[in-house]
Amino acid sequence: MATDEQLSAIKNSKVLMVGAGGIGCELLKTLALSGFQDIHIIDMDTIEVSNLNRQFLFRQSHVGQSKAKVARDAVLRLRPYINITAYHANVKDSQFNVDFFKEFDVVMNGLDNLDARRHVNRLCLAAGVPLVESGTTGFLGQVAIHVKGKTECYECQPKPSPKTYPVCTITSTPSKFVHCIVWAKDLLFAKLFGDKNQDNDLNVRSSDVGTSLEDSQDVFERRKDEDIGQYGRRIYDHVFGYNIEVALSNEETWKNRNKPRPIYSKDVLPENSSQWNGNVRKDGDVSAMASLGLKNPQDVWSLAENSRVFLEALKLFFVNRPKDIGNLTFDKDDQLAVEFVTAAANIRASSFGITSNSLFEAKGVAGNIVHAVATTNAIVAGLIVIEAIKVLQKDSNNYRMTYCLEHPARKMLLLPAEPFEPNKSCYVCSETPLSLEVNTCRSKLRDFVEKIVKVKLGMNFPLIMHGSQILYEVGDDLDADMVAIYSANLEKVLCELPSPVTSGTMLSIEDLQQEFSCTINIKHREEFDEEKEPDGMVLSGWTQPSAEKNKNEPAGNGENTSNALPAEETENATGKKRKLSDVSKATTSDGSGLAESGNHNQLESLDEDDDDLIMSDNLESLTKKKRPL
Ligand SMILES: Nc1ncnc2c1ncn2[C@@H]1O[C@H](COP(=O)(O)OP(=O)(O)OP(=O)(O)O)[C@@H](O)[C@H]1O
Ligand SMILES: [Zn+2]
Repeated sequence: MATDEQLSAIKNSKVLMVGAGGIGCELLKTLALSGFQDIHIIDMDTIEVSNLNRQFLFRQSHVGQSKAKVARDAVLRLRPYINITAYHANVKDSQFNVDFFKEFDVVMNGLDNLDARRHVNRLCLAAGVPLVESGTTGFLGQVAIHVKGKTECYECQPKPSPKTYPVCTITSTPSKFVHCIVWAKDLLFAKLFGDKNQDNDLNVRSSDVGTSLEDSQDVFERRKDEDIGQYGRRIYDHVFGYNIEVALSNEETWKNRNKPRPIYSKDVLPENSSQWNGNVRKDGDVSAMASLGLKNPQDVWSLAENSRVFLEALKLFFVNRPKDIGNLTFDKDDQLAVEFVTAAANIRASSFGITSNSLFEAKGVAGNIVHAVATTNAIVAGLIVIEAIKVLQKDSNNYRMTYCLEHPARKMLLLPAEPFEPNKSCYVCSETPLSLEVNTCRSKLRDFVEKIVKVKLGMNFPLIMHGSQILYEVGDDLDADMVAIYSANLEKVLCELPSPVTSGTMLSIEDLQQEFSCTINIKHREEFDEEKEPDGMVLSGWTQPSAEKNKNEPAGNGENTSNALPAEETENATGKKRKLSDVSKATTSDGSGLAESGNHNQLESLDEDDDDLIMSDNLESLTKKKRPL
């Protein structure tokens, strides 16, 4: 039971929740039932059929409608007299600036991606509003509290990168089903149906050995007047037959490995066997399974069935979805894409002697699906509200971050821990400079903006300054002359900018929307290892392991979970030190561990938007109380 004091704090508060998905639906209901009366929700998404099993505010009839608005309407039916304001929008939109955030007493995240979480973290820091952050993965969950100056911010601990695989494992020497899935979705699917201008490692290796470059460039294009059936078989024979033969010709590779078997369509399917009746599933999706009469997604298909699905799915894309071709990226909710990727991965698996899987299993691997557990979401939503109430009462001594465990630890399924103090070397909430090694005579400002400022630093509206000179700026209110100057600067190498950036230059970078700034110390370096340092520049300081540490990492085979964190120590709010590496060893973003810091170009196996839940195996250090906040 809430005390009168709590009730009055709750009643008079104005709160913002970001995300109206699995956690968000639970959270909105719990907030309303706990007495909150002024709730704002931001969610950019619309409702999908796959949300209905756990996002209980939504019904079949709501599919396609705004999550934020439908959630609001559903909860208003429970509590008609409260105020709920819904925004069907991206939290990164400029309307949600620092002034907007300042209106709230507390912000609560129920998001599913790092990018949006980092953005909200920065806005909360800039606005001085406490943030309650959350995440779940299956039975695991976590709620953390971030209060400027009092606790660590969301970015005080580097987050695990998605699991990556060396390119050569994916393109040449797969040994697990997941390698075949990554090949099928990130290379073959992307090559056939994605943006033609994107880099793609498919065929890089086969064109190295023997094929003329021209052949390898043209092979994936459908030729003029080429019958779709012939085209499908040509692609099939090229990737599962010819490419494997080319790979086999490099005998070194197979000295200590089982050789793959080339597979040609004529050996698996009699000529002219492909059928197409253009069947559409009940939900309206075009489907190769429906077309071929394959009903159960849990069946493991034979090689012939996989081959039929492969050819049929490819055909259906060209016949029924021609406009999508050239624009697609793999989406686990796209039935035809999942069918194509399952079939392609299974055929490749057969070739390499790897066990095939059902569409259901393959979809799980391809979409990094850790089946959501509604109960975990409900528990986490409850914990968010408990922390939010402490924030409203300024009860900082009792702030807790809480881990929801799969197995009891010391007979507890919920493990509360005192929040850690801000990390003094966090470039987001402290003013620690970063440093960047870069070839200042070769790298362009554009490379720096795209690879470092946007991707590594997560900025949306950057302003880059060298001393008092602005080198680059993004904004809606820039005049045409400035836009032209900045566009020209983007194409210049760093040392030829109007204010040259050379070794020893200190750049200051600011995001005007996030009201966040940091400084970067530039160090010129002549050469970079293309495989290990594909960006051609290395940012260090907080976000990456030092080069020294990297040297000692085991050579990557894609499987190790060596963690990519600096061996720094951080102190929690109780004064207890914990090693980042300890805390992060048990990190689960999807249950698959951390990125390999390895020695190869790497392909991501996970989508950008994976949950990044941090769990700790160092329970002692997290829970021991030494010094109160
Ligand atoms: N930048 C953003 N702005 C606003 N809402 C966001 C943003 N990023 C993510 N979200 C929302 O956060 C919610 C996260 O919910 P959840 O993790 O349950 O994912 P989901 O998309 O509903 O389900 P699933 O990914 O399992 O299909 C989603 O509704 C998503 O739209
Ligand atoms: Zn921080």
